[in-house]
Amino acid sequence: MAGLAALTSEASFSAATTDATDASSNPASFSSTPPTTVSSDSMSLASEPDTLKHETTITAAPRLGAAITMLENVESEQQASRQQTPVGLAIVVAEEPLDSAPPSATRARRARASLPVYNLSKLSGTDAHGKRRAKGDSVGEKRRRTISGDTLVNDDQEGASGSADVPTSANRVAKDGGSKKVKESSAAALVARRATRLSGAPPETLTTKLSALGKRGKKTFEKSLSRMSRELRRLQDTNEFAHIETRPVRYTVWSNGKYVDVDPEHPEPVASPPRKKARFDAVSGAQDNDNAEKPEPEAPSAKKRRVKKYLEKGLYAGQEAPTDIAKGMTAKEKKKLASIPELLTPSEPNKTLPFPTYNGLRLLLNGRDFKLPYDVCNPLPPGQPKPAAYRTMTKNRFVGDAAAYWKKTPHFGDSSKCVCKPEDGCAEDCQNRIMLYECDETNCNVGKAHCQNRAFQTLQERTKRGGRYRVGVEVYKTADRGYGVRSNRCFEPNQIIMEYTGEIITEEECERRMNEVYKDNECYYLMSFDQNMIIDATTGSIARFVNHSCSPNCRMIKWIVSGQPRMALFAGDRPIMTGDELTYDYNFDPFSAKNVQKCLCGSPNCRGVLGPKPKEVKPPKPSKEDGKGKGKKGSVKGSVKAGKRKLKELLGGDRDDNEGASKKRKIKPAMGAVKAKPAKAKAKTTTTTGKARGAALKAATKGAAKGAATAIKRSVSSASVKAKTALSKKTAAGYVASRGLKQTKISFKKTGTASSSRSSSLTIVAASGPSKQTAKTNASGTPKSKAATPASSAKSARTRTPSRKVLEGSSTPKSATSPVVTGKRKKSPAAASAKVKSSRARVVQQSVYDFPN
Ligand SMILES: C[S@@+](CC[C@H](N)C(=O)[O-])C[C@H]1O[C@@H](n2cnc3c(N)ncnc32)[C@H](O)[C@@H]1O
Repeated sequence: MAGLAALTSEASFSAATTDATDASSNPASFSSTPPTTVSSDSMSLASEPDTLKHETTITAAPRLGAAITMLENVESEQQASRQQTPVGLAIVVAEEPLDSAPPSATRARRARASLPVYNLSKLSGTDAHGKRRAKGDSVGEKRRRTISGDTLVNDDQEGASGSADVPTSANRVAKDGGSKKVKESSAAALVARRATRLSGAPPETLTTKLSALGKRGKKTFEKSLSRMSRELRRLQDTNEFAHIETRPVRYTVWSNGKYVDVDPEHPEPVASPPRKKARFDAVSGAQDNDNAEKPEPEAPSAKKRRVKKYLEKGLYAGQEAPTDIAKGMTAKEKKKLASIPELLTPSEPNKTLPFPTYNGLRLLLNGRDFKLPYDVCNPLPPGQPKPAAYRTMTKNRFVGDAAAYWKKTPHFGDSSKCVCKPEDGCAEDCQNRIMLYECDETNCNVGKAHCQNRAFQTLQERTKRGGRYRVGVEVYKTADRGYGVRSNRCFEPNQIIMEYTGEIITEEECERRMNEVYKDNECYYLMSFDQNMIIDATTGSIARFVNHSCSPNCRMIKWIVSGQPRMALFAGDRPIMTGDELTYDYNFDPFSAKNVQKCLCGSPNCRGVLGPKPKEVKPPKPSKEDGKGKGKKGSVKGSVKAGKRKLKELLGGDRDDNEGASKKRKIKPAMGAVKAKPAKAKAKTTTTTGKARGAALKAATKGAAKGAATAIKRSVSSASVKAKTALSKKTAAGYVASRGLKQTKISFKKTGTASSSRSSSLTIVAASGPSKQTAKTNASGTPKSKAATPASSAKSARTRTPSRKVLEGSSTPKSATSPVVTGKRKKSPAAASAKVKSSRARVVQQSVYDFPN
């Protein structure tokens, strides 16, 4: 604008002076530097005769508006000849209706302000450097054009009409003499030429956008243009810059199972390029049949729909039915097959889905219920109510004298090796397993890779990383028994589930805690453990929440792991499915009917109370008259005698078993008289029969005598201790029932992983109170001693303090409850059973009386 003002004043000045042609008369020309101002530029332009003429005309023009028009025409012509022209200028010139433009000074100044100063590239000679290309767009061609409606049309179309012939906007302005016409023609050109989108709506061009702008908007636009980088300015008249799509639009449609390009102008799908092979065939064919007669091109036949193929027969289709279907069967199977004629003579062999190698027949004969595999994982929904926070402990911790106490026990540090072979894999015959010793590096003969007797290690590995499935159990709220534990996964029979951990304390400490610390507690989590010690799981693992059931699915068993006693919950003989509540038999033995708790396990054979199992009735012993028919038993008896002799030798002569054992153990003497039970202890010792003893003796002969001897010694000592403890109960005035090794027994029976039972001795004590049920449980793995029978318990309880209740029970593995023939048991089974029944009945009767509603 200032330039325009300068120009007009300059023109006036030129007009005023008569020597207007004299360049030297221009004050700006005094400077030796090239002129850079508009005025100087105007002066330089004025050096050309035509321009001068124009300027003279301008000067003479009566109206300023007319003068501006003229100037703009000149500018337009100059722009057409320049390579780099500020775009805004041309737009302003083209769009501004000159007729209607008021001849205001502002308007004129603005027009002048956008005047170019110099065409630097021309002056510097770089304009001849050739065309630039940007993304295939010929920039050079268009660089001369200004942005107007014309420049924003399709290149191709423009090219077709001849770019040279296309008039620039400036020219048109000059020719038409008015922007109105230019606008019209631009609009017409837009409608006529632009067909970029199928929508038909002409894209909004820069020109139309700008024309819609007000004064201020245009100013802003011009400003932003001036700020634009030079590179961008060079590209600004390209289609790409204006976002104009010049390539034809193609649509892709899903047709006949694949995407096909569709040309909007030719709606038929564009034929995809022929496949490589087809092309190759076509080429080779063409070469071969070069001279041959060209066949008529076949009309493209409609594509055939592929027909899906289905298997008509099973995986084992084609197998011939065996001529003799009973071939390979055992005699028993054959017999059974004979009894099912429909299986024997199948009417027609099933050829559609025959059983794999006809094994189905066997399945049919033997029969098997459908079972899901154990590893089917179906985690339970989260958000189970959890018990109030309590301190957990994943490892046992000896407290006080307990550690020293344990170290005194004979099995501490016992590291005799098993005699298994790798192919045996420490299975059920493994000495360690039989004695409930876990194998480790020190006592295993086969090594970790083959050993199967490492339950606690497996458990540790499984639960190390955490996670619901790996841990496999969760505490949940039962409907009527407080909290309980249920499985979060499936467990195989006899698989280890979780460890019962807590603080291992002595009896004295237990008593102190009950009197001082837990006296107001509703539930105590105390389990009789080993060597008169107790696991207090008040701080411990969640195994403490496992409830009692008269038909339990688990067992609580104590093992010696790396020389330490550890208690764990194992699955029973049946698999455990996800969501099953885990239970074991507390086997409470109530010392007082008042203390009996009602059992809510809900099993069909529920005993009604958290009381002890009824004593199992042993099968009658074969009488001596039946001696002829002794068979195996006779030989077993003989071997027992031989074993006993051997044992005595190993133990060191003719010394009394119990005496020797008790001396060796050096355990804390149980309270009360111990004398009365040697007979029973001996009887227990005689249970070390059959296979295990054989194994022990075998081991002895093989050089592993130490381990076997230890095992047998332990059984003897435990039996003696049991006797002692049983007796001690009678005299114990307190509430702690018999504990410790009372329940420890070794039953050398081949019954799988839990064949032997160093079963737990459980003591769960509930504080007594006016309204609270309290209970103390002692679970043991062996048949009760006389003192532990319900009847005797009830009897003895009468002498006890009424404020405490003591229950004794056992979580004995099934095998552990196998009959132990004692010298005392001479009653007939019926009589024995009657006695058990009557004693139970008494307990139940009394306890019903005591149950709160
Ligand atoms: C070691 S706790 C078991 C966890 C307990 N349910 C809890 O919420 O903390 C033993 C106590 O649970 C209850 N209990 C366990 N099994 C039971 C059963 N079958 N019937 C009734 N009560 C049972 C008894 O109150 C028992 O004294």
